[in-house]
Amino acid sequence: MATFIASGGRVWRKFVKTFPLGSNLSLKRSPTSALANGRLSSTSSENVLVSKDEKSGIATVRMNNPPVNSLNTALLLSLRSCFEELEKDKSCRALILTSNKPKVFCAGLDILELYQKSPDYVGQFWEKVQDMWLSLYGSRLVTMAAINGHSPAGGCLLSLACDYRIMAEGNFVIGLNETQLDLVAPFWLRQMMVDAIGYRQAEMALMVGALYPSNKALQLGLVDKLVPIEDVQTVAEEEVKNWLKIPDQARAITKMASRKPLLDELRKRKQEDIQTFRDETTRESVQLSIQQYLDKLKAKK
Ligand SMILES: CC/C=C\C/C=C\C/C=C\C=C\CC(=O)SCCNC(=O)CCNC(=O)[C@H](O)C(C)(C)COP(=O)(O)OP(=O)(O)OC[C@H]1O[C@@H](n2cnc3c(N)ncnc32)[C@H](O)[C@@H]1OP(=O)(O)O
Repeated sequence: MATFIASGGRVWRKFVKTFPLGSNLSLKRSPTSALANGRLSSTSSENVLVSKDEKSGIATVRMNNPPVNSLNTALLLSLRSCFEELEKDKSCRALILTSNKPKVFCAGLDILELYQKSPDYVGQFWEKVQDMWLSLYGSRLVTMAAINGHSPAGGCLLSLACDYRIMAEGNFVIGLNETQLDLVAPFWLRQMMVDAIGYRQAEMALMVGALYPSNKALQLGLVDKLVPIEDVQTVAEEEVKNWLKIPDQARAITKMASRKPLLDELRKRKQEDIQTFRDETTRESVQLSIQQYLDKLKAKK
């Protein structure tokens, strides 16, 4: 269903569309955004909320998968569908990725998707991670991560796939802590880390599964800007507008020129990557580590 809503001088396109596994993509107003002056409607089952300002062509994509936006199958499918819809939309020029729940941007992969599942299940799950990443990292749009909270592991993956990262100041962490779960970050994730912070720092960070507080992440270049949490969205919108002063075509071609080798490499090695993930994740010792990690998370309370 697609409707157009004119409000406050801007035209808002609103549609609710059902994606596989019952996840929804809806274009709607975001409650805190300066771009937002459309009508707000919401249902609790929607795991991705999207608002798009037709005039500027800036879309805000809010992950809405309580309690911590862990990337389960449904959220991965919704994110991918959403990125692909926006990619096809000729009037869309930029995408801001953020969390609908401040304080946690994304807790990474849903650990339960990796625990006590069949090799086929985890293989299919991993393919959804790959496909979501291919659509975000390979996007022609300006992509901005508005990291309004913790961003470990898969959260860091999402952030690294964007063109620019703005993070909330304070006691929030970001990084690739895979080794802490006895997992090994795949080559395309490791490469993004190297590209962001350089070989030596990435090598150390990946080996020890480091999670950095936001000020250290800024120092390393893992994020590009730190702002108070309440300003993350506004500053992201301002930053996007600066990027949009550059002609889209030249910017997008330049982006593709630098990202194509890694995109092509994963496309070529997709099945091998899935096989490795299946084998590694279902290994008994890894399952034990995942179980212990889950217990540790629960015991935190
Ligand atoms: C080819 C490659 C081959 C092999 C290699 C394989 C894999 C490597 C590639 C990629 C791997 C990616 C790995 C991941 O992304 S694994 C996920 C890692 N994530 C984390 O370590 C973060 C864990 N969570 C936290 O630290 C915290 O929850 C927080 C800081 C994000 C938020 O803290 P809060 O205090 O706000 O919330 P909590 O009380 O801790 O959590 C609430 C609730 O949610 C549950 N939960 C948290 N995170 C996850 C998660 N990632 N998955 C599932 N569930 C999660 C937590 O247990 C609580 O549940 P209950 O309320 O107790 O039921």
